[in-house]
Amino acid sequence: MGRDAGGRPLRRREYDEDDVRVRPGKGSRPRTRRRPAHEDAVPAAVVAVDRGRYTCLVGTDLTGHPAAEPVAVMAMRARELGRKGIVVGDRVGLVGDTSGRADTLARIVRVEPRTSMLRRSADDTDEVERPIVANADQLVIVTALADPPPRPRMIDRILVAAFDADIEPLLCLTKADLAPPDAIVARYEPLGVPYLVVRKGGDLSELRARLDGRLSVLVGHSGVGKSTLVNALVPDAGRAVSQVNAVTGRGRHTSSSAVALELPGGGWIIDTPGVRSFGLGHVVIDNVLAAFPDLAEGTVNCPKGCTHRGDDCSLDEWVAKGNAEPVRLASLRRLLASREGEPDDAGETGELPVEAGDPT
Ligand SMILES: Nc1nc2c(ncn2[C@@H]2O[C@H](COP(=O)(O)OP(=O)(O)OP(=O)(O)O)[C@@H](O)[C@H]2O)c(=O)[nH]1
Ligand SMILES: [Zn+2]
Repeated sequence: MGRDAGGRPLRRREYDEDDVRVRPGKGSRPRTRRRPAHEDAVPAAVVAVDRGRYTCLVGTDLTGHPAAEPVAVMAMRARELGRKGIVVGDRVGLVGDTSGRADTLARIVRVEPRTSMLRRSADDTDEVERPIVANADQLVIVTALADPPPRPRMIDRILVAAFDADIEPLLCLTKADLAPPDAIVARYEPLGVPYLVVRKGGDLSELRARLDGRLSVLVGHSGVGKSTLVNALVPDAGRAVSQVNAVTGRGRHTSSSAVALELPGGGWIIDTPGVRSFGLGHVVIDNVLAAFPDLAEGTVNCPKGCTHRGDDCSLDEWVAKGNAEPVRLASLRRLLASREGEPDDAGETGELPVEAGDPT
């Protein structure tokens, strides 16, 4: 568990372990003479990715408010980048034609060090991580209060991904006109997860304040009202996305790619239409546990190497004594079981038994 393709254990803040691998070479020439760095490379930020083509904005690093309208430039990766992945949010260096004129193509020759990397795996048993978004400093978990009902186990999962990526979570509860937020707030407020409640056509000033000046990535299941939110936050979101499409020249925007959009008041959001699941096979168990702070503390008396699933796990007693809610332990154990390859097919009712802590 929790090792990368090279067999090294994964750790937080190891954002660049997929860095350019230096080819062994034939030994004919000493590696003292380095390829000159592209000192003339133009700084840009990746705002969309579509089948090997990167839409980059010159004139912004996706923080703050750009002085002038950024220029969208289509780029491909330079061969010298090797296998290094480039994702939305990456800050890059461009060479070649960076005019942004139609039918021009620049080259990405450099990817700047990342401050964070949100990742997931295809499923929980897959340890190969897939980078989703770079450099985000906030992960907005968009959850409807009803229609569809909240899925706390999914929220727990995304909280693990946020912790592992070192990105601050924000629970954004939508459709407040349909159901009260009390149950879900009661579950996450004690954990210190920041949250806010919104509704269609309602006041978004609190959310705007939270997004101001930051690079936030929005995740959420289909139907939770994420598009409604994005359109309210970025009034010309549709136009911005179609501009990206115009640059790619590929007609349509693939729904699987994330897109970075600037907020009128400052700050950027990255919408992730394709992120429907959050495999956590790449996350080391300590980071899974750390995202369950109410339970992590209760593992100190566990036997060495405890899987936290067996009879000898001290978490049962921890919960029985009223230190944490049974639903939380159930959620953790389902997640751990899924990582061991057990099917997670029991579904999720969406019910939130707030007073579930009836310890026996
Ligand atoms: N009652 C109510 N309905 C809402 C609210 N926000 C969004 N909706 C509705 O919920 C439905 C889904 O909203 P979308 O914004 O398309 O949801 P989404 O999360 O983007 O879903 P996908 O487009 O499938 O990814 C639409 O019919 C919206 O009109 C809200 O606050 N209250
Ligand atoms: Zn244990």
